[in-house]
Amino acid sequence: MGVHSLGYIRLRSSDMDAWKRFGEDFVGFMRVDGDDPDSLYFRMDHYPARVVVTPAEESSCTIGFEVMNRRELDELVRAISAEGIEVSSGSKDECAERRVRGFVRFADPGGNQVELFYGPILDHVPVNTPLVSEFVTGNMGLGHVIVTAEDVEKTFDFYNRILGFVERNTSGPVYFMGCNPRHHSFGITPRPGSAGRVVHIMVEAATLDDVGLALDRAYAMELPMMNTLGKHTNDQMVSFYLYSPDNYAFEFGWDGLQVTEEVPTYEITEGAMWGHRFSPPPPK
Ligand SMILES: Cc1ccc(O)c(O)c1CC[C@@H]1C(=O)CC[C@]2(C)C(=O)CC[C@@H]12
Ligand SMILES: [Fe+2]
Repeated sequence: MGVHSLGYIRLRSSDMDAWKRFGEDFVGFMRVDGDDPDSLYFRMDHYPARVVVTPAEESSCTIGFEVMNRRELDELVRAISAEGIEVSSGSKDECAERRVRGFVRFADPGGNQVELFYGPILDHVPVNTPLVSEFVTGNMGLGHVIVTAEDVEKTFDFYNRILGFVERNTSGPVYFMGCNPRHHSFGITPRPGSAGRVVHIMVEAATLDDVGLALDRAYAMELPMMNTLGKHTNDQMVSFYLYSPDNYAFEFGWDGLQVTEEVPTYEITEGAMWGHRFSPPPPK
């Protein structure tokens, strides 16, 4: 029992035009229609939209984890509720808008908004992503997210003991956690004194050329670079990071390690074997 994968992310942003350009013209998502005419719905594969962006004054993110089925969702709801966390079910209309059979929502111990869903209503129209040969998703979900928490240990314990995430590695206070062969689908980094927020989203493409072409698009579109091309020490991914339209990190990668046999957790002392040189955000 436990979370199967990172199924979707629901972003709220005050800059919809920037996200339309970023999602379609840089990342290469397939934009599709959705129930809310004001939101952006981005497909990556045979799943319904895995990234949905909705207009809002404040930027925020809700993380949607997929679970296997209704029974496992019910078991997780019991376990989460027993931790004293309030869990509520999505309405029929909300399920329809997400194109899932059912979901629940709660705030994790770090204050991050989380949804657990089951039964995605698949879209059999072949996904069309002409800028990217293929996104690596499948049974590994859309990619990974790193969130903040004031009490990282308490939040880690919740994801590990209750939601079933495996500790794959640490980097100082940062935990990198997995729930399927993707090395990490989730990470927690400390941020004292603030409610949880997403600091980093990663999507993975199928070829090195996809990364190179995305890099070319980033330069051609004059998108702000956060970390130059580099290779991670933990999941061996070759990737670069941009500042998203809401200024958190958006990582575009290739060749992430797939964990086929669990190994003991370990501490990394460098984030990159090479590259990933940081640049501060451009002046507003
Ligand atoms: C060190 C590392 C290994 C694998 C990854 O996929 C990966 O994104 C990273 C960098 C993670 C890094 C972090 O741990 C704290 C929050 C950071 C600095 C960001 O906001 C971007 C990269 C994030
Ligand atoms: Fe990452």
